[in-house]
Amino acid sequence: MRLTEVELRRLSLPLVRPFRTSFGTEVKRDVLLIRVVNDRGAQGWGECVADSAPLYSSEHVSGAHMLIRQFLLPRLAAVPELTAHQVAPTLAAIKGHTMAKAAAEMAVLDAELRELGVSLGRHLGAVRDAVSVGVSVGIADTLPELVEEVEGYVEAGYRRVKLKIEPGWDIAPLAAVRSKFPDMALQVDANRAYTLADAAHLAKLDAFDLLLIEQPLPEDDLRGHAELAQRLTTPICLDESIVSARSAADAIALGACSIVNIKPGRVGGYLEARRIHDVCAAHGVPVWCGGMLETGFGRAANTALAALPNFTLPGDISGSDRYWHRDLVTTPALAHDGYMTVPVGPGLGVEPDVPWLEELTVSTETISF
Ligand SMILES: O=C(O)CCC(=O)N[C@@H](C(=O)O)c1ccccc1
Repeated sequence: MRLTEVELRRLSLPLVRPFRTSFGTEVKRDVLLIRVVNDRGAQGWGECVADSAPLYSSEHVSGAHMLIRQFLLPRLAAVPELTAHQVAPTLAAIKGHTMAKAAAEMAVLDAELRELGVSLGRHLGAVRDAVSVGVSVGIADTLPELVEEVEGYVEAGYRRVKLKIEPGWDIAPLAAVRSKFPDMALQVDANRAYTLADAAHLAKLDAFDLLLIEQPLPEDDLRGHAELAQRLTTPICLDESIVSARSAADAIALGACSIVNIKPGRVGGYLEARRIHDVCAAHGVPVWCGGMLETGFGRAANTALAALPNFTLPGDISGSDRYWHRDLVTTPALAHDGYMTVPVGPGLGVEPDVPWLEELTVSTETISF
């Protein structure tokens, strides 16, 4: 395809409740959507998962917005017959900015697949019609509030809960939740809040029969994670450390992880996400789909990705209602009994809720080529 028009739209979405992690608290999402139109009139949607501040990674949404406009779009528009598989090679000269690149690739891939009449799940190699999903629970102000929030999700049918932890909020919340739900699938996410000096303390988490402990140490400390893996029985899962298929192979070879959280935005897109899935499968390392508080566009695409065979652990693809009063798509993804149905329509398989999109829009710009 040849790109003829690209719209960059910024929206402000209030969260149904504040979401606190070890690196900050979000009360609303500053969302960047990219919509591409090709020379045959087909359009595709991409969602940039970068936060409003560079706290999860070095990217932030305004930086991604500028980078897409100034550096990515001119390169993509110059390709006369662009395919989604050519996006990453075309943008390879631009260093980093995986979330910006992922949004651009997602929009081109959506347009391509809508034209072909092929769903994203089928294109990626989905083997399931529905995927097991869990819910991510932020750091709460008090233990009773945490337990009450978890109870709500268990009643809603979720069968896997992920608790955010940090130094000073780890053992007690786990004890409170585990005593209330002795048999529930439970895991924790530290978002890099600990160091190897905390190994003896982190070993206490082994008492809670967790599925995994996610990213306890800084993203560049593979050696530390490998050392920690020798001292814990709980499997180590990496998130922020895994930025490509090559980094996944390195982490596995070094013994830094035995499970991988795959987030398409973090790794540059759904095609690299599939490569990571394949590398992990080749090493017998299970994967699951992480979340970045996506809207219905990203949640639909993540559900398709999570239908690949080596996604054997529940992903952070909770229903849209976990985060949004009303979603940006007309068919918001809702979990039923802990499962999410894989979209079957062409491309992402979801359509924009245009009136609501317009109401939440802060700014929009259209670039023609
Ligand atoms: O369900 C979701 O979409 C969020 C899952 C989740 O906890 N994401 C965390 C993470 O570190 O994995 C996150 C939160 C905020 C911003 C970035 C990432």
